[in-house]
Amino acid sequence: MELEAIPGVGAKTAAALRELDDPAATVESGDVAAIARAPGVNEARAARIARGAIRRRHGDDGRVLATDRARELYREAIDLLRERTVTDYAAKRLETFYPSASASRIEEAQAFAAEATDREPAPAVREALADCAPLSDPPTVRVRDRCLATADAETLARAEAEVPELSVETVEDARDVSELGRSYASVIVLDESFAGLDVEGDVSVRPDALENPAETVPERLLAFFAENRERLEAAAAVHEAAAAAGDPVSGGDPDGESDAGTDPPVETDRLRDALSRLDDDGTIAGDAELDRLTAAVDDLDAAVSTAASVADDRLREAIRERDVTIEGTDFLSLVEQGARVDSLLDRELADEYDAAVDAAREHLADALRLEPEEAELAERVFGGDPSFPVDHDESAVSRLRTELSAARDRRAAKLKANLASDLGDLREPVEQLVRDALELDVELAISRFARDFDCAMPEVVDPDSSDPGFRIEGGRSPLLDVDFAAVEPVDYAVSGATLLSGVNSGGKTSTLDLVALVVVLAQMGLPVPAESATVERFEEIHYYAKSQGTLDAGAFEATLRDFGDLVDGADGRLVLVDELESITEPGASAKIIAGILEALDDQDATAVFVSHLAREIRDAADFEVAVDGIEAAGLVDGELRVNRSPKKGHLARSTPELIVEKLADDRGGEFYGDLLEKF
Ligand SMILES: Nc1ncnc2c1ncn2[C@@H]1O[C@H](COP(=O)(O)OP(=O)(O)OP(=O)(O)O)[C@@H](O)[C@H]1O
Repeated sequence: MELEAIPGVGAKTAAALRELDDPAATVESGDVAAIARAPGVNEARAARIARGAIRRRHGDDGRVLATDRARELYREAIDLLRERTVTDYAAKRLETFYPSASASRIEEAQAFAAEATDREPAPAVREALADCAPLSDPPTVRVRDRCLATADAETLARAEAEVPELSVETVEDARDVSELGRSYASVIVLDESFAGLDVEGDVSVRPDALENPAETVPERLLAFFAENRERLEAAAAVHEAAAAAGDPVSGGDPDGESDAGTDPPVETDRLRDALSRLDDDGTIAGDAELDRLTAAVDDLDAAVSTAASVADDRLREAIRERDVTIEGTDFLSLVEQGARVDSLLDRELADEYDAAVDAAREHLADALRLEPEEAELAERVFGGDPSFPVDHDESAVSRLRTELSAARDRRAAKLKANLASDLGDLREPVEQLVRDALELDVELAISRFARDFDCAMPEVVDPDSSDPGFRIEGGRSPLLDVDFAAVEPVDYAVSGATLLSGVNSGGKTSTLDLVALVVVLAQMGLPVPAESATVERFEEIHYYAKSQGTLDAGAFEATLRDFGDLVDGADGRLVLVDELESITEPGASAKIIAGILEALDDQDATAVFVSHLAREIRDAADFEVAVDGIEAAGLVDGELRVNRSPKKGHLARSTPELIVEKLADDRGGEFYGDLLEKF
C-alpha cells in the first residue's frame, strides 16, 4: 500500500511510518499505539493516521461534520466517551471513531460497538487497567564483551544495522579472529568461509547469527521485557480480572473483526515466572548461584581484609598469653640489626600462626560462601611466610577473582540465554496481550457510555430509503445542564424541512443538540442516548448555533452566502439551524428563512429550523411549510410546564401569548381579551 495514499499522510509522515516493522499492516490495524512507535508520531497524530486508513479502506473521503457547531457536538460526544476510559491509549484510540457517510464503515464500527456494549464494566478490571500502557522500545543496550566479525563489507553493513548492540569488526583471516578473541569474551564470526576455524577462546562461526537476534544478543529481549515489566504485569492482571469477572478478554482487534478464543495470548503465570527471573536493568534476577558468585566477586577485597584481621586478632591474643623465651643471640640480632620477629614467630609460635591462618582461610571461604574447589584457590591467599600482621598473597587473590568472575559470567550468560529463549516465545504474544487489554479499555468506555446514558444501537438507513430523515424515540441528551436522571425523554422525527416553534426555554435548542448528537453518534457507529432511533446516513451535517445578535451588513452578507452554498446541492444533508432570525430584522429574517426552507425542501434535505417567527415564515413562504411545536401545557406558579417532545404539525404558542392568556383568565377585562385575539 502506498502510505501517501492515506488521507493526511504526507511524504515526511510516510517516511516516519516506514521505520515501523510492517508499516502497511500496522497502519491498517488501527492500532494507535503501534503507529505511534514511528519516530516523531505522537498518539494524537497516530489516531488521525489510523482514521485516514479507515477512510481509505472504505472509500470514505467526505466530511460529514460541515460546520463548527457540528464539529463541537462531535467533540462533546468524544469527550463523553473519553471520560469513561482509564488509559491514555483508549482515549486516543476513540478518536478513530468519526461520523462517516460510508455504510460499510458504519457497519464495521457498529459491530465493534455492539460487542463492546455487551461487556460488563467490572471495577476490578478498571483498577487493573490503571497501569496499562502500550509497550515501548527500550534504548539500545551496548554489549561490550561480545563482538561480531566478518570479512564481507555487505554483511558488515547489515550486521551494524541489525545488531546495533554489538561492535562489528572486520577480519581477514584466522589471525585477526584470534586477535579479537583476546579483546572480547566472545566472538561470533558471521562468514561461512571461517567454518572449522580453530582458535583459542570463545569464538564461534554462526552465519545465521543475524537471523537469530535472541541468541546473538539476548540482552535485547531482556531489556525489552525489563523496560515493559509493569505494563506486562498490568496487562496480565487485566486479563485475569476480566476472566474472574466472567467476561474474558477475547482476541478482539481494532477493526471490530473479532476472532474466537477467550484464553489470553500468553499464559499469565508463565509470563510472571519469566519476569521474576529478570531484573529491572535487564540482568538476571532470582538465581541464588549467580547472586552468590556476584557477591563473592564484589566482596572479595573486603573479605580478604577482614580475614586478615581475624588472623591478626588470633595471633595477637596468642602472643599476649605466651611467655616467649628468647635466646641471647637472637635478642642481640634483634637489637643490633633491627631484625624482624618473623623468624621468632616461625620458631616459637608456629602452631599459633598456623591456627591463625586457618581461621583467616575459613573466614574467607565462609564470608564469600565459596564452593570446595573455589575454597582451594582461596587457601592460597593466606599461609605464606609467617608475619605479623598476617600477610596475604595478592596474586592468589587476583587468581581467585578471575576464577569467580569467569564463573559468574558463564552462569549469567547461560541464564540469559535460557531466559531469552523463554521470552523469545512470548515476544509476539505479549504484544497481543497488551493490545487486547488496551482495546478492552476502549470497549469498556463504550459500554459504560451506553449504560450511563441508557443507549440503544440506532438503525442507520440509506438516504433513499422509504424513511429518510431521523426518528428518535425517548431521546435523552447527556449534554443538558441538568442531571441526566432529570432529563425528560424526547420523541422527535423529521423527514423533509420543518420549522420548530415553541415557548422560551421550552427545549428547542436542546432538541437540536439531541438530534445532532444522535446523528453524529449513529454515523460514528456507536449507540445513541435514546430508546430507539432511525437515522438517515447523511452526507453532511450542517448545524448552525444561535447567532449572538444582529449582524452588520458584511457579516450578514457572508452568512447569506453560506446559506447560498448550503442550499446548493443540499440532497443528503442534515441542516439544523437555531434562531437564524436574530441575524437581521424580523421581517427580512422571516422572508430569508422561508426562502432557504423552500430550497432545502425542494432538494429532499432534512432540516429543522428553530424559530420564534414560525407564523411569519409560514406566511412569507410560497409552499406549505411544516411546523412543529414544543408546547407549554401552561404556566404553573409562574413556571412553564413543557411537553419536551415537539408536536408534529403544530405551531406552539409563544411565551408572551401564554402570559397574555393567563392575564385574560386571571384578570378578565377587554384589554387582555383583545390582546389575546391578536395572537
Ligand atoms: N428534555 C429536557 N429535560 C429536562 N430539561 C430540559 C430538557 N430540555 C430542556 N431542558 C431545560 O430547559 C432549559 C432550556 O432549554 P433550551 O435552551 O433548549 O430552550 P429553548 O427552547 O431553546 O429556549 P430559547 O427559546 O430561550 O432559546 C435547558 O437549559 C434545560 O435546563
